[in-house]
Amino acid sequence: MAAKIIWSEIDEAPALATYAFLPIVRAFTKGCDIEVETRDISLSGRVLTLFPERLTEAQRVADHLAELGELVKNPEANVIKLPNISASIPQLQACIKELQQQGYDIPSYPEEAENDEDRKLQERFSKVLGSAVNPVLREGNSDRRAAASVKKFAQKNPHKMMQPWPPAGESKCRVAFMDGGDFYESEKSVTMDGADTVKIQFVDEGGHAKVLKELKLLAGEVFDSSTMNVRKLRDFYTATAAEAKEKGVLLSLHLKATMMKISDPILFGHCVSVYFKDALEKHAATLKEIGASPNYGMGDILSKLDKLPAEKKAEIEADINKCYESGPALAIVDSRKNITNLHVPNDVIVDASMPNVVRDGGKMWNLQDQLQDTIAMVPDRCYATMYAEIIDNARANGQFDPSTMGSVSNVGLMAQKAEEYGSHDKTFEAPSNGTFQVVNSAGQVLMEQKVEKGDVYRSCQTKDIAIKDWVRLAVERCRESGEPVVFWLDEKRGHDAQIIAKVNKYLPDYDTAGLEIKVMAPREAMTFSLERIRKGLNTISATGNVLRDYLTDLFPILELGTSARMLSIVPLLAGGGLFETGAGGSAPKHVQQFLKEGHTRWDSLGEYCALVPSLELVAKNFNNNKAKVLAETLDTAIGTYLENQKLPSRKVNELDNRGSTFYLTLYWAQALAAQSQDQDLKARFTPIAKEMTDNADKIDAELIAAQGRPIDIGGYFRPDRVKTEKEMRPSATLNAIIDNM
Ligand SMILES: NC(=O)C1=CN([C@@H]2O[C@H](COP(=O)(O)OP(=O)(O)OC[C@H]3O[C@@H](n4cnc5c(N)ncnc54)[C@H](OP(=O)(O)O)[C@@H]3O)[C@@H](O)[C@H]2O)C=CC1
Ligand SMILES: O=C(O)CCC(=O)C(=O)O
Ligand SMILES: [Mg+2]
Repeated sequence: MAAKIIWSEIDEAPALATYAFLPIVRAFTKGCDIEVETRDISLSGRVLTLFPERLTEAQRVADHLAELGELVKNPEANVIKLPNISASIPQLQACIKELQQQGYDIPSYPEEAENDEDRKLQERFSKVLGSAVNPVLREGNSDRRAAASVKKFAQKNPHKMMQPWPPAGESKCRVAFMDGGDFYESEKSVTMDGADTVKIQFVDEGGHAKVLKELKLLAGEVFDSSTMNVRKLRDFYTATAAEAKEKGVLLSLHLKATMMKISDPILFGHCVSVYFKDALEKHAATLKEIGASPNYGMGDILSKLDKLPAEKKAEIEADINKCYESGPALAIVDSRKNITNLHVPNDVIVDASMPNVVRDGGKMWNLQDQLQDTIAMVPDRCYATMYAEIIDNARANGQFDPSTMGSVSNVGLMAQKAEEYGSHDKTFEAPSNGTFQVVNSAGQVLMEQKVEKGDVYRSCQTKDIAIKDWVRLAVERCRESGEPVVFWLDEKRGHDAQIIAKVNKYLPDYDTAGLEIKVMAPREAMTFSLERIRKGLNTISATGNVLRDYLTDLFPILELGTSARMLSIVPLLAGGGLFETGAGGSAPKHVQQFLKEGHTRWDSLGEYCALVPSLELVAKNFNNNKAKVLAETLDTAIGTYLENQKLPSRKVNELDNRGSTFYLTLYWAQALAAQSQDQDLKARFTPIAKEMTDNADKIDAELIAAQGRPIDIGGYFRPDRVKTEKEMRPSATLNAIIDNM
């Protein structure tokens, strides 16, 4: 039986890169009993699956995400998962607009639900909002690290993006966080003795209870409840803004509005409404009329002003501008377009933005296009303190050195929508003052949270089987690497205290003799890891789902220049494998550059690296020796690719993604020709390697010649396949070799 590898079709830069690399993967695996199939999980594809009844037969798209969601629960799953857009509302609207222009009869997103029909539509769209793909596919925990060859390469060829930190103690950068009223302080957590159905209800001050959610919990499952007091949150924003103004530094806000799609847009909106308080309060009635909400960012408010008569618009704009003058300078995303940190909720995503603050010497960009010290607001203490620690460490000891620094790899607890990243359907904004309660089937109140109107309530679930597997994986990595493993858990946090008990319960199930295994609160774990990093020593972090996300961008960006170079393996609980490519996102800026000047700076190393364990899984599960040889030679090719420095350049008319992929292909063919484990493959690839080697200069030149002009691919969210393929495969010489294989 042929093995099947599923390659996910996604968005933006990695989607472009797929056009160049996938035909090569298909050609190389031909005749090896491996089928490579694609499934469309792009944002546009997911939007189209929502409205089959409004589309023609030819326009309809099958629900590939649902299909893959089932597949990952089966042992034969072998999925290569590239990063996709986790859409904010402005991104979703832009995607819908494009689809409408392309002739798809998709309804617009109703921002304000005025009737039941709107509410139904909103609910339908909510399936594709925010991080809607990863939680469905991640039926396993995560093992993210740099492959040994990649780390070695990074130390030998340190990336040049690190900016020095000012002399010890001189930087005014700091991480600001709340000192009370946050999720950290309020969190309560229970472990279920047995399976039960619980409900989350809200009881108002008059004693009226309303059930918001009913859930079936499993025995051993950890269930949490916590709240964010928005009055204290707003006080925190106000005080921190005043501090930034007084110190003359930038103010920045770091949240994860994509993955925390319900809570973080609200937290973001409060910041917008605090910063622009004078203008937004003065014009509250008008803004409400035109449907402008701070939760979508200042960009949305400004664009909605177009609905107003010119005079009114100008008046509100002038009042908004006064807020910039009286407030602290904001961190800027794009100075040419005056796009600040508060423009759209998904522009500054904490996992990618905070590492850049460390990398850039405690600074972010200001309106004058210069780097300037920033006060970085990460409101909730569950995760802020570890960022505070790395900032404090760099302020005191200077920048990290990628040529000598040790690594921090990660074993992340993420299976089955673990923790906060699965909490969207259990997150609520308090309708009035009152109490949220978690009540079991016997009517007993397990946990309760007193709240004020507008506070954000959140419950999280973590399944026992996921925790047990995570402990196993951490022990396994510890043994295989010989490096110490630190469980980043804080006994003072409700949830973490339950997890610590589980770690202590499950560790004795495994052979831990001679292994260094520690449990430390995030701040202390950071101190411990940084001390080792500066000595060139490696450490494994075993963390929950959020820290997994944060740390697997933070350390790779410092160590390797980008988290795209990470190996990201998800051994699925059912036995299959999900191989994520890199740990970063889909880099929208890269598409813009491609459209403007025909250069794609996306680095596909993550894709190359992910294909190795995917082929290894085929080899193991199907006893397929050819797959084993393909994996080994690809691994060798990646080594050569790094040694010869064939990574894409950031500048036009230099090697880009397409050229990089060509060189990887060349080295892979050469390695297949050079091996003698499989004579068929040797015979097949010897002439191919020769042809590619002989024509390498010509191919390289053809790929460079394709750059340096604007590109039209007929769409951003759903580009035209024929046009994109033509642009991403511009070398006739290379295409002839690949297509004849
Ligand atoms: N697994 C997933 O599905 C993930 C999806 N996302 C989604 O991706 C989008 C963008 O998120 P954002 O937080 O900006 O993160 P990105 O990781 O896309 O971007 C941060 C920066 O990292 C650099 N970078 C990332 N990947 C690569 C690569 N392969 N090659 C070269 N450089 C790279 C780029 O730097 P430079 O511009 O300097 O070249 C980029 O601007 C969002 O829609 C987000 O939801 C985000 C994280 C993971
Ligand atoms: O699903 C997402 O939106 C992002 C995922 C992510 O950032 C990660 O897993 O590192
Ligand atoms: Mg991430």
